[in-house]
Amino acid sequence: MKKITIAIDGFSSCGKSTMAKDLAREVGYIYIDSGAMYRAVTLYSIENGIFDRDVIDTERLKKEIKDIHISFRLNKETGRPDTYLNGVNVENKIRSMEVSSKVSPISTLDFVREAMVAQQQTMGNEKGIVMDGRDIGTTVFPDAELKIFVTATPEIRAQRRYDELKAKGQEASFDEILENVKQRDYIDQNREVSPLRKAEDALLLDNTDLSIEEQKKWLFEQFNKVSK
Ligand SMILES: Nc1ncnc2c1ncn2[C@@H]1O[C@H](COP(=O)(O)OP(=O)(O)O)[C@@H](O)[C@H]1O
Ligand SMILES: Nc1ccn([C@@H]2O[C@H](COP(=O)(O)OP(=O)(O)O)[C@@H](O)[C@H]2O)c(=O)n1
Repeated sequence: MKKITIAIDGFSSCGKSTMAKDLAREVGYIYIDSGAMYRAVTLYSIENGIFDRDVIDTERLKKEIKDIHISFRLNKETGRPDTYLNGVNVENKIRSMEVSSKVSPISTLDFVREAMVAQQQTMGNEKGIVMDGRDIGTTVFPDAELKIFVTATPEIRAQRRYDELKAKGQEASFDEILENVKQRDYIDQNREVSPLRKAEDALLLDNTDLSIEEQKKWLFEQFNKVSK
């Protein structure tokens, strides 16, 4: 079977990484969570005083972006990749509400996107990769053989994220999560560089009424059609 490139884009918290990880594991592909990379840049900015409340010191971040090294290593316990920022495991920290509230403004910056896209393209240069994000089918891998664009209602997405945080024992407010989901969708769709949009040749999946199992089955069917 030939190796292909799979791009999964869409709105926040709709299940992109869940289905991307499952597919990658079953077919033996690399999985890359591109959102985790933007989250890691955001965490670096918070921890290194690049934010003054909500204002970003873009000149400093521009100088320091070359010192921000992001990598993924398999966590043997979960069987999934954890995100590392300059050698430190930040998988839990990057999922906090503080990072969620600051990541979309960081992701509008052209020099941040350039640096991330270059790394993502290097990761995918041998194909056999599933990457999820916002601009994978449009900018990172415009020639991907399989492109999926996922959506679901904001309320369902907020509920899924709320349940996830609660299950991890983290404090969470449904209203705050819903507001964050809507705000990020707005910023992601309206930024100048690589805004979130469906690539013309992407398949649309609205998973509002689909279970994890059902969407997994659907994705496998699409994979099998294309990778033959
Ligand atoms: N179809 C689904 N039905 C219910 N919950 C789902 C579904 N798909 C994903 N989830 C759950 O929703 C949460 C967000 O999914 P995730 O894959 O992290 O979304 P994304 O990568 O799009 O932000 C996770 O807790 C996941 O287990
Ligand atoms: N390819 C990507 C991936 C994420 N992002 C940004 O990073 C944020 C976090 O992405 P994510 O995939 O972790 O978001 P969730 O939907 O998982 O909450 C998004 O809201 C975007 O602002 C991006 O701009 N481009």
